[in-house]
Amino acid sequence: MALEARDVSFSYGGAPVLQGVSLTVEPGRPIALSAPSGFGKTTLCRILAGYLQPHVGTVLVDGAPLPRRGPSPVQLIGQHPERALDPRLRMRDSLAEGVRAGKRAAAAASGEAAARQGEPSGRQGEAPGSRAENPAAQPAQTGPEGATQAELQEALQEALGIRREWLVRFPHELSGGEMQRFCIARALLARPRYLICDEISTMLDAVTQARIWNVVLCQAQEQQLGLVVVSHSAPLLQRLGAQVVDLGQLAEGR
Ligand SMILES: Nc1ncnc2c1ncn2[C@@H]1O[C@H](COP(=O)(O)OP(=O)(O)OP(=O)(O)O)[C@@H](O)[C@H]1O
Repeated sequence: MALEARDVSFSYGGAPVLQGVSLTVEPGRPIALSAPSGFGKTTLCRILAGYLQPHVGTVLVDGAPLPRRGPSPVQLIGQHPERALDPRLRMRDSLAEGVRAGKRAAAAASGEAAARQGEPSGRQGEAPGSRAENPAAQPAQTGPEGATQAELQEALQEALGIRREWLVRFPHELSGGEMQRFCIARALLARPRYLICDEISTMLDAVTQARIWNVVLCQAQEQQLGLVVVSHSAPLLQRLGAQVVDLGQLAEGR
């Protein structure tokens, strides 16, 4: 089980930003990407999450390419929540995207497990409403630690301090820190296997930073997520027990 970048190179059109970068992320072994500004940390995060395609090299999730469709097992939380949220959606609808993705991810996981055991997959022939007709085929409703999507959403809202009145607002009616809490909740509701946190707390005050990192770390541990963190906070990286990977040294030719 690993998220791997193999010999990845990338350029935005000019000089290469990444050259020959290889990296392996394993569940339970957090990695912190370190490099000076402009060395390609965000670019690598976006490649690992499938938002950008490497010009050379591959990204593999548990041995297979990232799925082109459906919920991604790699969720990226970035430093600009306003770019990650659809301005036309109320916040409750943005969260619902995560809830739906998580249900589909759990359904796919249960299908894989059933296939490994030689059982018919609960996903076969699945159509809207089919789960209601066949409650036995409902593993999609729960995650690895057994919480339903509704329970997880409630727990995340509580832990992240998401107020009920925010749910009916649009992104532009929230502060950056408030929006970021929704991005974190949405990513975790999608039941990823790997979580990439790219400077997610830079715009937050110290109390809120501590709060959201408690949530992220607790979920990462409970769900045995592989974690990649970009942060300039030495205390945070120490708390994570993260292996610090120097992107400057990983990249050839720097
Ligand atoms: N969309 C883009 N088009 C062209 N160049 C880009 C684009 N995005 C980033 N770059 C350039 O790619 C390089 C790497 O950017 P990236 O954001 O990955 O660096 P970073 O290490 O995350 O920086 P920082 O620590 O400042 O966030 C920079 O030189 C940047 O100017």
